[in-house]
Amino acid sequence: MVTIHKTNIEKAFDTAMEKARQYRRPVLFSIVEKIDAVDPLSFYNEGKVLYEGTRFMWKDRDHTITIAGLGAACTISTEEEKDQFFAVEKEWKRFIEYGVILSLENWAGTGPLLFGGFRFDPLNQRGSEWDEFADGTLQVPSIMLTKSKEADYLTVNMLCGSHHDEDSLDKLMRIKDELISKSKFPTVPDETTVSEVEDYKPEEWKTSVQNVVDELRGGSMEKVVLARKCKVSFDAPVTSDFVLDNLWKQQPDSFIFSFERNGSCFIGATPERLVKKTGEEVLSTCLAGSIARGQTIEEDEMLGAELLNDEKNRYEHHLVVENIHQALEPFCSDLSLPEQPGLMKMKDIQHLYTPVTGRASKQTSLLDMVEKLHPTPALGGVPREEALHVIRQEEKMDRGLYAGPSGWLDAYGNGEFAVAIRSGLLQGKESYIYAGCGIVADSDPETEFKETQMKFRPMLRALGGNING
Ligand SMILES: C=C(O[C@H]1C=CC=C(C(=O)O)[C@@H]1O)C(=O)O
Ligand SMILES: [Mg+2]
Repeated sequence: MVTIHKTNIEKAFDTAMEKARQYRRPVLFSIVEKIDAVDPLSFYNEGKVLYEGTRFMWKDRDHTITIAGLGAACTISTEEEKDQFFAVEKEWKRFIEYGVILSLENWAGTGPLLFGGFRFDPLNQRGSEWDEFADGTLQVPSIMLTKSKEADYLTVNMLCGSHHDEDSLDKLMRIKDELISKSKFPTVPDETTVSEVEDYKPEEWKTSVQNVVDELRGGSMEKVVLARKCKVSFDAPVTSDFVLDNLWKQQPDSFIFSFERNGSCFIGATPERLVKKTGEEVLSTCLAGSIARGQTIEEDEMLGAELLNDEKNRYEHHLVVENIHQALEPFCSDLSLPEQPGLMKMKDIQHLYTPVTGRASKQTSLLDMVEKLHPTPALGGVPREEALHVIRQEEKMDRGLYAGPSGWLDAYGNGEFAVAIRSGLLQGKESYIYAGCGIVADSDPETEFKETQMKFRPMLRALGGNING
C-alpha cells in the first residue's frame, strides 16, 4: 500500500493508474479529506437518487464513529466457501497491498474501507427473500462520510484499471462536492404506514422450544438459541431512509446499521458488539439473559435485580462468557473481564452484560477474531456444532444476515463487527423482522415467546408498527 501525504490528486491518480498497468490488476485509489460537519442521515438520503441499492450506514453504540457509504467501488463476496472469513481477508489484503491512498493521516475508519455482513449459517437452507445477499457480502463504497469525535472526513474510492472505472474521477469528485453541500442540514424521509403484522407460525415455534428443552434435559447439550420471524407489510414501499431515521431517534445507544443490496435492505439497531479492534486494543461483549424494563425507576431496578439473581438467565449468560473468553485467549494478552455481569438497559429490554477487553498480538486480525467468535452461544449454542444442527432442524427458516457479524474494517486493520440482532430485511412493501432467545433446560416456551415479543419491539416501532398490539 502506498500512502501519499502531500501531492496533488492528478499525480496520485497517475501513480494508481501506472500501478494498475504495471501489475495488470485493478488498483484501489482512495482520496481522503477533512470536511466541515455534515449530517450523516441527510448525506445518506441525498445519495438516494444516484446510489439507491448500494448505500450503507453504520453508527457505533459508543458514539465514536458514524460511517455512511454510497456506491460500490468494489465488492468482495463469498459463496459456499469453507473459510469465508479468511477468503475475505485474503482478497482484502491484496486490494490493500496494491492500493494508493492520498491522505494527510491514517485516520481510523477513513480511506479504503470494507463494509458488510455475513450470513448467520451458510450451511442452512436458503430463503429467496435473502437472494440479494451472498454468504459474505462486503463492499468498498465510492463515496463515504466518516464522522469521528475529532472531525468529519470524506473518502472517494475508485478502482483504477478495471471495467468498473467508467465513473471518471472528475465526475466522482463533482458528485461528492454536491453531496457535501446538500447534506449540511437534516432531511425528512417519506413515511410509510404498516398495514399488517403477521407472526410466522407462533404455535409451531413454541413446540420447537419444547422439543429443544426436552433434548437439553435428556442429552449433553447445554444451550440452543431459537429464533423466529414476523412479516410486516406496508401501504407503500418502505425506505431504509425512513427506518434509519426512526432508529436514530429511538435507539441512540445501539449500533445502528443499514445495508442496501438492489431492492433489499438489511437494517437494525443491535446492542451487541461482537468484536472491535483499534490498533492493538480489543473489545468484545457478552450479552445474554433478558428481562423487561419497568414502568417506574423502582420497578426497573427491581427487575434488574431479579435478572442479576436469576439462575436460568445467569446460566444463559455464563455460557457466553466462558465461550468468548476461550475464543479470544489465543489472540490476546491482558484479557480482562469482570467476575460478575452488570446490566445493559435498552429502551424495551435489559440484559446481563459482561464487557471484555484485551490487547491483540501483532499478527492477529479483526477477521481472525470474528471467525473464532461467531456464532457465540448468545446466537448459536453450546456445543456450537450440535446447536447449529438443532437450529437448522427446528427453526425451519433462513436467518440470512440476522444474528451474523455485520460491520467494517479499514486498510490499517481497525474495525468493528456487531452481532446483527434486533434487525430486519426491507423489501418493497414487505419486511421480515427476527428475534431469538437462549433456550436452556429450564426454559419455558411461553416465557421465551414473550421474550421474543419484547425483542421485536425496537424494529416494529422503527417500521412504524403498533408495539402494543
Ligand atoms: C437472539 C437474540 O438475543 C440474544 C442476545 C441477548 C439476549 C439473549 C437472550 O436473553 O436470550 C439472546 O441470546 C435476539 O435479540 O434476537
Ligand atoms: Mg434469554
